[in-house]
Amino acid sequence: MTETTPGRPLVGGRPPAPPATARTEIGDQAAYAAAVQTAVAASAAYYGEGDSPLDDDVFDRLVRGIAAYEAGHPGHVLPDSPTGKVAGGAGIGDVPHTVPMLSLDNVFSAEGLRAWAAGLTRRLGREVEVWSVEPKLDGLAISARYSGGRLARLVTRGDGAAGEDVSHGMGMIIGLPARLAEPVTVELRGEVLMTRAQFEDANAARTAAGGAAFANPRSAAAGSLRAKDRPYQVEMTFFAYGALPLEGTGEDLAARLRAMPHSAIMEYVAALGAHTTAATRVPAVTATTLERLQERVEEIAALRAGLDFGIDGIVVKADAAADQAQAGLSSRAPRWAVAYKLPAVEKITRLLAVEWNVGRTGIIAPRAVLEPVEVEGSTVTYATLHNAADIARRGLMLGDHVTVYKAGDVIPRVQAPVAHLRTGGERPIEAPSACPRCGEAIDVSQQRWRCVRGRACHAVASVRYAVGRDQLDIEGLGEKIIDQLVDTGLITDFADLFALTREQLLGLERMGQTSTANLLAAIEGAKAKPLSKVFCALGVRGTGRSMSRRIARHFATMDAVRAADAEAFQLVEGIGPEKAPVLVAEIAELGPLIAKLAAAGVNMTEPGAPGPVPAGTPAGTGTGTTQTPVTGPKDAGASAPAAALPLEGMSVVVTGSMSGPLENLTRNQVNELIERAGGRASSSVSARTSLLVAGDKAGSKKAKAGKLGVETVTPEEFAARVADLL
Ligand SMILES: NC(=O)c1ccc[n+]([C@@H]2O[C@H](COP(=O)([O-])OP(=O)(O)OC[C@H]3O[C@@H](n4cnc5c(N)ncnc54)[C@H](O)[C@@H]3O)[C@@H](O)[C@H]2O)c1
Ligand SMILES: [Zn+2]
Repeated sequence: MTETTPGRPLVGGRPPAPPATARTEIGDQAAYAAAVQTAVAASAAYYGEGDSPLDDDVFDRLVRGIAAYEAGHPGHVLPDSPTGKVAGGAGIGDVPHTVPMLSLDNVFSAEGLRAWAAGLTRRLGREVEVWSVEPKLDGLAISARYSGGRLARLVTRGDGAAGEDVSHGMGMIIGLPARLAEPVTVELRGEVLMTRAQFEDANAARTAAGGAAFANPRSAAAGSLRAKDRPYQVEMTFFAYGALPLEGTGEDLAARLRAMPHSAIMEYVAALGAHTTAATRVPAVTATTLERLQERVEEIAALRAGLDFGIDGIVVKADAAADQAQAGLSSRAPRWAVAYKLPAVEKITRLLAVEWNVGRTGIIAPRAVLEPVEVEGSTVTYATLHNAADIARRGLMLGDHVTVYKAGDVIPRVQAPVAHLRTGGERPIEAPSACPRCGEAIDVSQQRWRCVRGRACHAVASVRYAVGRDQLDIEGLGEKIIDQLVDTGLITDFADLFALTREQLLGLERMGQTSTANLLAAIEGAKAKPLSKVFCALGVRGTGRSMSRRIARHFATMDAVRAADAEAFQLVEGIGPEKAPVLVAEIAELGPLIAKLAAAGVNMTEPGAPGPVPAGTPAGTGTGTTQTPVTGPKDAGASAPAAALPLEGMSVVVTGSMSGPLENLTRNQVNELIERAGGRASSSVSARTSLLVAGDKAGSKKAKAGKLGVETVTPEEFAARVADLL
């Protein structure tokens, strides 16, 4: 079978991955019959135990292929074809629904959405005045029947006409209260899903009990809800997306539910005490124009990667009850709603090997080597596996089929094995018994394993990092030279660089008089770097460029940094109770290196920083700190001069090319400038952004800032505001 891929662009600025219109090419009746059989079996597994062998992308391509073949051969459509049926005809159950529980038709682009809306307008003979736009939650549909305000019965969607009774699931589902706020008889409809944390917990409990892990949160929710007896507890989450009258519902309420717009029903449901998307980062909103509708679709798509639950699209509904009633239902889906599908973010591929790499701090981290697979437009070959315990918890084996997704849109992660695809040929993943780099012992006392030699194990990596552009920025100190310096024992850490002599450098390969002189000058120059850079060069785990700047600005001197305890660190923006003690321990461990740097004459202060608060001055420390929001700018109250800074407390985003006084600054330098001016540099525009600096060729960020009403200035205007700090 081959793939056809019509060149149809997807909106939202993402590369189509693959295009939602790609389909499996079916050549003849035999291939068609086989495809139908495969799709029906996959659907049965998907809606049953939640263990389909196909990922959604492959399944959807297959069904599109089946539909295309049927369109060309209308006389040969098989009765069990999945097309045109709820759950592909695979749903089961014997509890009849009050009103059918249907699928949703799909669109894949702005154009498709417009065409669908135009079709609905034609059918109604009038424009839809209000649309409701909400996330399409990726779990399974449930009907929750309440009698006199008490949860009485849970029923799955099944084949749309009747579903399975899963009332045994009551009590495991957050957001579906046992009692509503009013003693009403009503049916709530919504999605049961697992948040990422619930999924991790469920899989950990399952593998600990000797079971095989679930492949993804959706199948975990489906499988867990249907399982009647289980030796462990799992937790799921409910989000309502509808309410309707039941037999026994009071006349009054029934009439109201039939007359209220969808958005008002959702408010009522939330008031009754059930979860709705209103409490999430992607709440349902109403829109009165197609432009706003499309814009909201894109907003939700952009927030998707940061959500702690899965969504696979956006649902658009005509809001008014009259519109819904008049549009009616087809046998498979309502005509007044549509799903704007987003590209699949999860793929199935194979785990070929696990590599154990030593990082610059001596951490030994496993990395999955995968059979290359396309995820959201890029090919993924490696994925993060946090640590050995993580591998065990997920129950992964070499050769496993695994589900892979991108976290936060960038780092690919291995989620879970697809246990039912095991052939018996899978092998356990062996953890190393000695450091794979130096052969020394491994400290396994923490979750993240570490070579007992710590940073010294991979000195080359830590020195390379320390001399990088955003740290000490020592030009002329390339990888080959660092390798030689470490190999010959001339340096064991980057502080040793400052003790290097002319003769030592001349003795290295490819080092002449000039390059040696230049390198020595660069090393000398690095001594004057501000504390923020020197601190960053230490490579303290969890502190990159901007965190190092914040720490340097807050404490002003290395002595103050070294004297700080966990509580003191929490006064720095972005450092919470978990990170603070780790920093304290790391900095203590780095004590000898810091002392060596200081002895070499390296600068240990941050120019222009307000300076540490003198001992004995309360200045927001002590019990009062709990009132400071974790994300708020904490330096604000620490000292008087800080309050006078031009960007104090502001979140600033920079986009486009810089001009005027900022022309020659790198983006990192502009960000430093923002932070020196008391602001916080951020890379994306949101409602919390205070200022956008938009240069030439500014694109989507400027448009977004315009929509959100964020103040926007040119680089020149910005330079004028921070002129004193330039
Ligand atoms: N991998 C496989 O083998 C396999 C098999 C069958 C189906 N599938 C996947 O399932 C999808 C089709 O399944 P479907 O028919 O269950 O769902 P659908 O895509 O047709 O959408 C309908 C469902 O969306 C859900 N939903 C989520 N948020 C909603 C909201 N805000 N308002 C209303 N409904 C909301 C409801 O549960 C509803 O039943 C396809 O994308 C397909 O890839 C995969
Ligand atoms: Zn080692």
